Amino acid sequence: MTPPVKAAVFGTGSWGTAFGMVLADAGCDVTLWGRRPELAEAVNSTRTNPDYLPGVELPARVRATTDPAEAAAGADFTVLAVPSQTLRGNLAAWAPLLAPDTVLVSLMKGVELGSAMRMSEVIEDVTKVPAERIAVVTGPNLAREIAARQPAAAVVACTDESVAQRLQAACHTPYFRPYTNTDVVGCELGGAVKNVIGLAVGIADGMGLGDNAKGSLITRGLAETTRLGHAMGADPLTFSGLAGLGDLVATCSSPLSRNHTFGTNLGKGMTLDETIAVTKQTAEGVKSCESVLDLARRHGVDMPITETVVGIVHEGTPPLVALKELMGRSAKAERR
Ligand SMILES: NC(=O)C1=CN([C@@H]2O[C@H](COP(=O)(O)OP(=O)(O)OC[C@H]3O[C@@H](n4cnc5c(N)ncnc54)[C@H](O)[C@@H]3O)[C@@H](O)[C@H]2O)C=CC1
Ligand SMILES: O=C(CO)COP(=O)(O)O
Repeated sequence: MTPPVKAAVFGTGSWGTAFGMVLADAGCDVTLWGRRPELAEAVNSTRTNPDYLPGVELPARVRATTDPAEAAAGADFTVLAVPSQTLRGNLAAWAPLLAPDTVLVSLMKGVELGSAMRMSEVIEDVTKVPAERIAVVTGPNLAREIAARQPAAAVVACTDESVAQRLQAACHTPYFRPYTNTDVVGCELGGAVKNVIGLAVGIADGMGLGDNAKGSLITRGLAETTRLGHAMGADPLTFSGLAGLGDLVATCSSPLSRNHTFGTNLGKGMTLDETIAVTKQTAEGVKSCESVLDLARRHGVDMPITETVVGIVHEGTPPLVALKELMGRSAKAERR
């Protein structure tokens, strides 16, 4: 009998824990790594993660540790689920502990500030593991819904399709349906930019704008994401798939989305500091809007919605002023 696939999940927040459940339900033995001993202890003794997924019973195959070496040992898949801006520092400490042929899997939807690197690029840069052993899981996967075992589809992307297929098998359950894709650039960009568009839609909702505004922001947001992706060598069709449109629709419609909620609070008139104070979890778009705009400028791509979000979040532009500027841009043909 072949032994169960072993997975380490670094990050015991909402998505790390929920994806750990998916892996366990698919038959993997899962070790979660977390910083805080009391949380690891709670996972092991109560089979719950009271801080991030209260009330959800974790499968018996999920356990937790604060020892990164223990988590990493012998892992077929090493899953990374910490906030994007903390990845480089954390991974530098974990890199020497990684199992020799492990596949590194990013669950993160951000772009690094300063370097403008996607998370798979940061992983390659820090660990020197080749791109063919680095995969990404993305798509419309709100952690709370997955933890309730509500149905969702997802994308597992890797430049080596056979690696994507192995990961697909390791996380396929009756409620979680992963599709493979080899367009890692497109899949990662879709996940990171949808957070920025989610902020924009949240701001619009908070301002009391209607569903026409929402539909317009989602569609034009997807257009600017696709423009950036095309300039960076992604397949434009990726953006009409789960990593693009799928995730955008889920994020922009759901009160469970932290980015959407963050934007809504800003749109209602809360200051950035007030909004940060009431946000308990990672809203990647808040920082990544700046690195996405950085990427856009490096590639000479116009991203007006992203620019508007940066203006509101980081430059103190009042939402009403930003709206007027966005609507007042010069007239264009839709596809240019
Ligand atoms: N929650 C969701 O529905 C989904 C989240 N994601 C992505 O997954 C990534 C992780 O997000 P969540 O788990 O939702 O965030 P979270 O805020 O629920 O949890 C973050 C985890 O990282 C830990 N952490 C925070 N700062 C750290 C540091 N400096 N070093 C080490 N650990 C640190 C926290 O203690 C916590 O365990 C993000 O990139 C997010 O965009 C992707 C899909 C769905
Ligand atoms: O990525 C997500 C859903 O796919 C989660 O979105 P938030 O990070 O905005 O909560």
